[in-house]
This record gives sequence, C-alpha cells and structure tokens, in this order.
Amino acid sequence: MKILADQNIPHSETFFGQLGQVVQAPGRNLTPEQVSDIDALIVRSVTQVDASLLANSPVKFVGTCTIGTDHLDIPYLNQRQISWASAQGCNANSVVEYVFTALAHVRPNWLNLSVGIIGCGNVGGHLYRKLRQLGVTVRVYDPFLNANDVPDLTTLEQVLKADIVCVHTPLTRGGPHPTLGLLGAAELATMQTNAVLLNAGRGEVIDGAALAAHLDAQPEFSAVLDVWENEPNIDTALMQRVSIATPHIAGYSYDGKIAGTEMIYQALCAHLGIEPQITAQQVLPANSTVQLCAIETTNAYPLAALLGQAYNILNDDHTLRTALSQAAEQGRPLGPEFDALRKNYPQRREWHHFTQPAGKLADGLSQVLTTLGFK
Ligand SMILES: NC(=O)c1ccc[n+]([C@@H]2O[C@H](COP(=O)([O-])OP(=O)(O)OC[C@H]3O[C@@H](n4cnc5c(N)ncnc54)[C@H](O)[C@@H]3O)[C@@H](O)[C@H]2O)c1
Ligand SMILES: O=C(O)[C@H](O)[C@H](O)COP(=O)(O)O
Repeated sequence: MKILADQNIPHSETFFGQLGQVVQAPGRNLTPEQVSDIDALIVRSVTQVDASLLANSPVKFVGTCTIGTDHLDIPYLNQRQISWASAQGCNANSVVEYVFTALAHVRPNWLNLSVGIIGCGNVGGHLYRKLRQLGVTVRVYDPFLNANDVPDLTTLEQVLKADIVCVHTPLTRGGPHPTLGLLGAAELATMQTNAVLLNAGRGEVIDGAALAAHLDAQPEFSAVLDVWENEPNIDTALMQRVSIATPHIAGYSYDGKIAGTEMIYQALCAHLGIEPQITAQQVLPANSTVQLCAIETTNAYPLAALLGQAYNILNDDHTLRTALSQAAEQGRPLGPEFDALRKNYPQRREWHHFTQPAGKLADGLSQVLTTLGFK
C-alpha cells in the first residue's frame, strides 16, 4: 500500500510506515500526478482535497491530522466512496492554552472581565469549562447547541457585548448557519469600544478589511489573530494593527500534533481492519516535566509572566512580524515566510508538563494555575 503524507506531519513514517510505503511531500501544492498511484492520502489543512486533485487517483482513504475540515470536499469524497477522517479535538487543549496566554498579555485583568465564545465545540467548550471553573462570566453563541448543553447560551448580539470575544467556529460556506464572514463591519460596530476580539478558528470567519478599519477607528479595541484570510499570503496591514499576530500555530503544541498523527493512524487502521500497533505515548518525549521559575513578588502581571515561561506567545508574534517585514523590504513573497514559520515551529509542550514554582505564589495564583492545567 502506498501512502502519501504531508511532510509537516510529525512521525508520519513511525506511524504510517507500519501500514505501507510512506512518501512525504509538501502539502501546499500537491498535484494530481503525485496522487496518481496513492492508496491513502494523509494531509494537513493546507491541501485542498477535491475533484481537481483526486479525479484520476485510486485513493481510497483521506485523513487530515487536523481538527478543521474546510479543506476537504466532503460531499465529493462521500460520492466517490473515499473513506475520510479528521482528528477531532486533537489540539483543542493547545488552542485553549494559546487563548489564556494571549489574554494574560492583552488583558492582565481578564479574570474579572466577561468572555464571549462563538462556537462551543471541542475548543470553545474546553475554554468555556475552564473559564467557568475560574469563576469568569461567560456567554456562548452556538446555534447548533441548546441550553441543556451550555447553560450560558445566548444570542450572537449578547456575546458580542462581552469584554473579550473568542471565535472558535469552523469555516462553513453553506448550511443554516454559515460562518464565512460571520463578523463584519456591522457586527464589530456593536462590540464594546475597548473589547478584545480573538480569532483562533479560521481567518475567513472575520472580514479582515472591516476589522482593520474598525481597529483604526477604535484605538482602544484590540485584536488577537492566529488565523487569517488568504493564508499564507496574509494582509500585513491588518497584522500591523493587531495586538498579537501569530502564524496559525494556536493548535501547534507538540502533544496536539502527535495526537493528530495518532488519530489518523488509528482511523486508517480501522479502515484497513488492522489493530493499531503504536501509540502517541511511545513517541512523545518521556519525563519532560519542567518547573516554572519563581517570579518577583513585585511583578505587576504575575500570571502573564508565569504563562510566558511555558509558552512565549510574544516570541511567535515577534517572529511573524520580523519575517514578513523583512521579506516585504527585500521584495520577497510573504507566503513562503509564513509557511516556513509553521514548518519550523519549535516543539511546544502543553501545560501538564510544567510544575508550579517552588516558591510561594501570591494568593489564588496557584489555584488558577492548577485549573489551567499546571501540576
Ligand atoms: N488556530 C488553530 O490552530 C486551530 C486549531 C484547531 C482548530 N481550529 C479551528 O477551530 C475550529 C473549531 O474547532 P473545534 O475543535 O472546537 O470544532 P468542533 O467541531 O468541535 O466545534 C465547532 C463548534 O462551532 C459551532 N458552530 C458551527 N457554526 C457556527 C456558527 N455559525 N456560529 C456559532 N457556532 C457555530 C458548532 O456547532 C460546534 O459546536 C475548527 O473547525 C478549526 O477550523 C483552529
Ligand atoms: O484545524 C486544525 O487542527 C488547526 O488549524 C491546525 O493546527 C492546522 O494546522 P496545519 O494543518 O495547517 O498545519
């Protein structure tokens, strides 16, 4: 069996090599020729999987090691009876850690603010439960859920009134509640003038031009963007206006990536009727617990300082801005720079690998860290 895997899938050879011959290739521009003799195609979000790629391919299984599926033409796959699988929830924890880290930087008092969540599935739901545990006031908009699922369910209008609004929907272009362009100028205009808007779903859910104009008109308004319209060729004018800009890496914890590989390996095993032989646990580095350093008791933003030790989001922001501005100055295209940052992303571990500082923390801080997932 011949398996083609995106070269940015960690440990693809370790897992899929158990099942057949693995060929690795850059996922962004896969051609029909590359899949003309492939039995199983394993992709990430950058590969459009549709008739133009697969029409003449013998592919019988498509797996995406990601949560998002907007790059798969699912009706086409179903019609061709090609089995497909996605890695639901694989990096949800990583995204939630990204959100808390970003908020600790842009709104150090976020524990006392209200948070609106748009889209309350694996990511939004995990964020919702953590915020509730922390006693934060939360409002949720998700037209596919009801109040039995989420007691704080309300309208989009009410959610947009929160101090902080986090977007965690898939990108959908049809159905009863499409998310393409869900937030445009009209919706932004209803938000508080000093609100924070964070998008770690898909870029096209927010109208980027409208957001850039809104940021110009409302100097107190802040945006945190991990995802962008038209990736990898993102709008640098918008990037310059947002408080934190990252290259679609919210879900890029190493734990989350390996979980994605494992889930699709398991799905391919199930498709083939084979018992899985290898687990994520076997490939993840063992004994990797790191202790956070004590911080000065005088530090005005102790939580941001502690979270920053586990995940330095400001470094991701700085690296993106530097790479894209250097490329622009030198007249080089921006897309390859954006992709290179993602391809070469350093290994980032989730918070359960970190223990709290040995020194005494200010009242309540240790409890917050425990709720967030630190040992
Ligand atoms: N930035 C990243 O690195 C990253 C990582 C993981 C996932 N994502 C994106 O986040 C999305 C959500 O991930 P998830 O694991 O929570 O998915 P999920 O499928 O578990 O949940 C999505 C939720 O959004 C809701 N929803 C759908 N349409 C909606 C609408 N119009 N308004 C409000 N809610 C709506 C659904 O009912 C569902 O509850 C993914 O589809 C993916 O595109 C991004
Ligand atoms: O949908 C997801 O799981 C995330 O957006 C994921 O992090 C995308 O990563 P990519 O496939 O683009 O490497």
